[in-house]
Amino acid sequence: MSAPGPDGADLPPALVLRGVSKRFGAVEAVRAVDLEVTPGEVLAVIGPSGCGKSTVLRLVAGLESPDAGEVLIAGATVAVGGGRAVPPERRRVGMVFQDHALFPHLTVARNVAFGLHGRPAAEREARVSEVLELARLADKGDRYPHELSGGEQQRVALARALAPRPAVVLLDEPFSSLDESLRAQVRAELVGVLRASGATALLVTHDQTEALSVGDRVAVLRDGVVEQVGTPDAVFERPATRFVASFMGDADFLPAQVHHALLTCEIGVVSTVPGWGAADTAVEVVLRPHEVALEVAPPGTAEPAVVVGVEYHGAFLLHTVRLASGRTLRSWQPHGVRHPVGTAVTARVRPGLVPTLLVDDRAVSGPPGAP
Ligand SMILES: Nc1ncnc2c1ncn2[C@@H]1O[C@H](COP(=O)(O)OP(=O)(O)OP(=O)(O)O)[C@@H](O)[C@H]1O
Repeated sequence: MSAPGPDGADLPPALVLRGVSKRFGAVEAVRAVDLEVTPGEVLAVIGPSGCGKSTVLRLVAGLESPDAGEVLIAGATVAVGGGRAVPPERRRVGMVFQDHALFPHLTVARNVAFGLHGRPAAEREARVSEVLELARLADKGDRYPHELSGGEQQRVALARALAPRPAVVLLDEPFSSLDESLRAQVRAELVGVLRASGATALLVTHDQTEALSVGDRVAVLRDGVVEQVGTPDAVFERPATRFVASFMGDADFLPAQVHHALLTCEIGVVSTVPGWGAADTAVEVVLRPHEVALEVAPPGTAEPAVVVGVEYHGAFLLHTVRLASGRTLRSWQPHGVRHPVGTAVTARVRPGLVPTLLVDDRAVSGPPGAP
């Protein structure tokens, strides 16, 4: 896939990984990974600890070499499995780490100028001013890193990475060292700078909210394998696998039945499923807490669900209910709606849901075996 360039010419993808694998002894850290990032795009790479996120980033940076496959940056091959590799400093990548990795004895301006050595002094100075302006640090050029807040230090690190106009900026858990109360604000500021620069970025994170809110697309990794790549809506609303469904947000799974194009489960009719024809199939339906409605059960309701837990989250309350089968489901209720533990309720799927259906842990859009 190419993107239209400024003059109408097609630009090559900023980054391509094709069939990339990397093994450390007995551990296959990355297995046959295919990824493509278009110019100006931010791709968030997410997965549980040890799934290979940092290895993907290090393979792009040139800090590791692939055993198989190839890596291309802005159309140029920079690494081929078992073969030649372009060294990191010649790859046109910029890096931002969680600990900033700024030089403590250099001013902000000299930190930013660091990646520009070899360029004429006037050009270097002009570029440093430009990126400091972009990072809203124009008045901080003479300060030392320890004289800045954590968020400002992170923006210096980004400014330094952007200064040489890299083809791709690699961000490795850039917010994980910040405490929770600061993180959202620092993230918004940093992403603002990144967007304003028009840079292409690969963001490694283990935080689902971060991946969904920052990425133009999200790549979900598990055990070194890409389980799904898609827009934030796609990975959240149309997960390709049970793993993606449960990793990218809260999800409960109920056995369900398709019969005459109608999907039913223990809490009743979920939806129609056009395209299933007369198929009669056992599936599992993925239900997220915002998709489940609760009402106090009318007296005499046979086998009502029972509230077994209520968590206060400020704007919303997360209710957990136990169904007659013993399975549990979660439901977000708005602020002010609290069904105390022990309340008999009826659970329903909110109308309009286009459910994700799983067969053997993979999403299906029609009866198994259909073309
Ligand atoms: N240099 C290395 N030597 C041996 N094993 C390694 C090396 N680097 C990574 N691994 C292993 O490869 C796998 C993937 O590691 P990686 O650091 O890429 O995961 P990650 O998803 O970034 O994890 P985390 O979120 O915990 O940082 C892990 O099992 C890890 O132990």
